[in-house]
Amino acid sequence: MNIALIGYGKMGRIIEQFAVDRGHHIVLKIDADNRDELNTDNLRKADVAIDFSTPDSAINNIYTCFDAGTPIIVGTTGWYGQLQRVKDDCLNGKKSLLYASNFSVGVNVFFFVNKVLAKIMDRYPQYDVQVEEIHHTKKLDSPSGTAMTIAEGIVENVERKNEWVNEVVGQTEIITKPDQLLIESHRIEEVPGTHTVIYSSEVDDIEFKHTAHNRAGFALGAVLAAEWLNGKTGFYSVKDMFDFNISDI
Ligand SMILES: NC(=O)c1ccc[n+]([C@@H]2O[C@H](COP(=O)([O-])OP(=O)(O)OC[C@H]3O[C@@H](n4cnc5c(N)ncnc54)[C@H](O)[C@@H]3O)[C@@H](O)[C@H]2O)c1
Ligand SMILES: O=C(O)C1=N[C@H](C(=O)O)CCC1
Repeated sequence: MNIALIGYGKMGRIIEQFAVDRGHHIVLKIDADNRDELNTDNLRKADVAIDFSTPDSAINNIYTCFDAGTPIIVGTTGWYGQLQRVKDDCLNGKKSLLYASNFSVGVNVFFFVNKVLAKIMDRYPQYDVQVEEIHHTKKLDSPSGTAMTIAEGIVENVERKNEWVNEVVGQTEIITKPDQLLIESHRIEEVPGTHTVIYSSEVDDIEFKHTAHNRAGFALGAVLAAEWLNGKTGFYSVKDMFDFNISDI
C-alpha cells in the first residue's frame, strides 16, 4: 500500500520502519514544519494515512483525510471529546477511519481481560479500584488514552463507579467521591507506557499491570490496522480488528 504518515515524531519514524519492512511505500510525510503540505491532492496519492501527531492537530488532519477520501488510522490521543462528531461525519460521509488509544496486542488483551475482571469485582464491594499510568515527560495529554479506555471498561462493569477523574501527580490533587474512579497519572523520563489496575481491600490487593518495553508494539499494530482497514468504509475502533470474545476462552 501507499502510506501517508501524518506526524513524523517518535511514533511516525518507527511506523515507517515496520511499514517498509512489510512491503509498503511511504508517499507522504507530514510533520509540524511542513504541515501546509497536508492537502487533498497530496493525500490522494496514498491508500491510507496514519496519524500520530498531536492532540491539537488531529481533528484537522482527520477532516483533511475525509475531504480527500483517504482512509485514516488515528493513533493520536487527547482528542476524544470530539469522537462522536467525528464518528457521525465519518459515517454520514461514507468515509473510513480506525482509531485506537493503543494499538499493541498486549494492551488490547489487557483491555479485554480488564473488563472480565471488572465484571467479577462488581460482586465484591469490599474492594475499591483505581488506575495508574506512567509515561515519559514529553507526553502532552493526561490521562493517557489507554488509561481512559481502561477506566471506561471498569466504569461500564463495576456498578459502584460512575465516572473517572484524573490526578496528575505533582500538579493536581483530587479527593475522590466513592462513585468516582481515580486515574493517577505519573510522568517519568523515557517511560514508554505502564498501566496498572489496582483493586484494594482491607485484607489484600489485586494488581493487574501492562508494561511496554518500547514503542514497537504500538507501531506494528498501527501498520496492521492500516492493512485491516484497506477496502473498508466506516468508523472502527481497534476492538473491531482484535475481536476477542469470552467464548474463545
Ligand atoms: N495509539 C497508540 O498506540 C499510541 C502509541 C504511542 C503514542 N500515541 C499517541 O500518538 C501521538 C504522537 O506520539 P509521539 O510519541 O510520536 O509524539 P511526538 O511528539 O514524538 O511526535 C508528534 C509529531 O507530530 C508533529 N506535529 C505537530 N503538529 C503537526 C501537524 N499539524 N501535522 C502533523 N504533524 C504535526 C510534531 O512535530 C511531532 O514530530 C500522541 O498523541 C501519543 O499519545 C498513541
Ligand atoms: O507515548 C505516548 O504518548 C503514548 N500514548 C498512548 C496513550 O495515550 O495511551 C499510548 C501509549 C504511549
